Amino acid sequence: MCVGGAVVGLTGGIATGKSTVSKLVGEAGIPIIDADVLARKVVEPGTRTLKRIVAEFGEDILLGDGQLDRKKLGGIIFGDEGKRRALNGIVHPAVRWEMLVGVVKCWIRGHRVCVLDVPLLIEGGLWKWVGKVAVVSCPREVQLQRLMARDSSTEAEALARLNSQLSIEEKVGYADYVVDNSGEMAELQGQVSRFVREIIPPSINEQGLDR
Ligand SMILES: CC(C)(COP(=O)(O)OP(=O)(O)OC[C@H]1O[C@@H](n2cnc3c(N)ncnc32)[C@H](O)[C@@H]1O)[C@@H](O)C(=O)NCCC(=O)NCCS
Ligand SMILES: Nc1ncnc2c1ncn2[C@@H]1O[C@H](COP(=O)(O)OP(=O)(O)OP(=O)(O)O)[C@@H](O)[C@H]1O
Repeated sequence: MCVGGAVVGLTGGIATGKSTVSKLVGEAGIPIIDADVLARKVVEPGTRTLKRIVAEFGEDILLGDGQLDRKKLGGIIFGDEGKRRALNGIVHPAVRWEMLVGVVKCWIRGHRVCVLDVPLLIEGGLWKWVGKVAVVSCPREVQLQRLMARDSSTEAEALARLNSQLSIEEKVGYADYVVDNSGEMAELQGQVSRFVREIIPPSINEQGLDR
């Protein structure tokens, strides 16, 4: 999947603001491939991935309508590394395949830059396959507060998720760009505008985003 600097991997800790950043990047005309969206698609009823999850975690992991009970599965895997690894081993190959398909589609449509929004870009090793790595960062306390507010979760639930990932400091160590999301939304907009200018190759910048 490595195609020079034109595939940018966007990551960060949970609730640091990756989706918020990728929405703004998308509004600037850059295609976004969102691993969280793909991770939902590959477990839809009838998929091979969902069948493998049921084989691993039991029929009880399904809701009455056959959908994955995401809340229950989250309760099982965040806080149990062995179970989380087992789930990752089932879901991640399917997500990686979908991301590759997404990149090829972008290229076929004539785009020469795209952003992969992948929460576990570093943990899963995908950072080696993208041209550049961008990390959205904010202090841990801000991250925790945003996570609890967004998901209406308790501090214990939020900490279990947060501790399932590498720290932001470690992720920043892999970054070609850091998007600082410690401040207000208005400040983030400025950060994202700079980021977009940096990731658009000069030859494309002169002609507009599409070839
Ligand atoms: C456990 C599941 C069902 C919980 O679903 P839920 O709707 O509550 O959360 P959602 O999928 O929206 O994820 C929210 C955030 O949790 C974090 N997260 C999700 N899965 C993992 C994981 N395996 N390890 C660490 N963090 C994770 C990410 O930061 C993600 O952005 C779901 O997260 C899942 O299927 N995870 C395994 C797939 C995965 O790794 N997805 C992340 C991108 S590939
Ligand atoms: N600068 C900001 N100021 C205030 N709230 C913010 C800011 N940036 C993001 N948020 C809020 O913080 C929460 C987390 O942001 P977001 O969902 O974009 O994070 P994420 O990194 O994509 O999370 P996940 O890893 O779960 O996908 C959201 O409710 C979002 O609206």
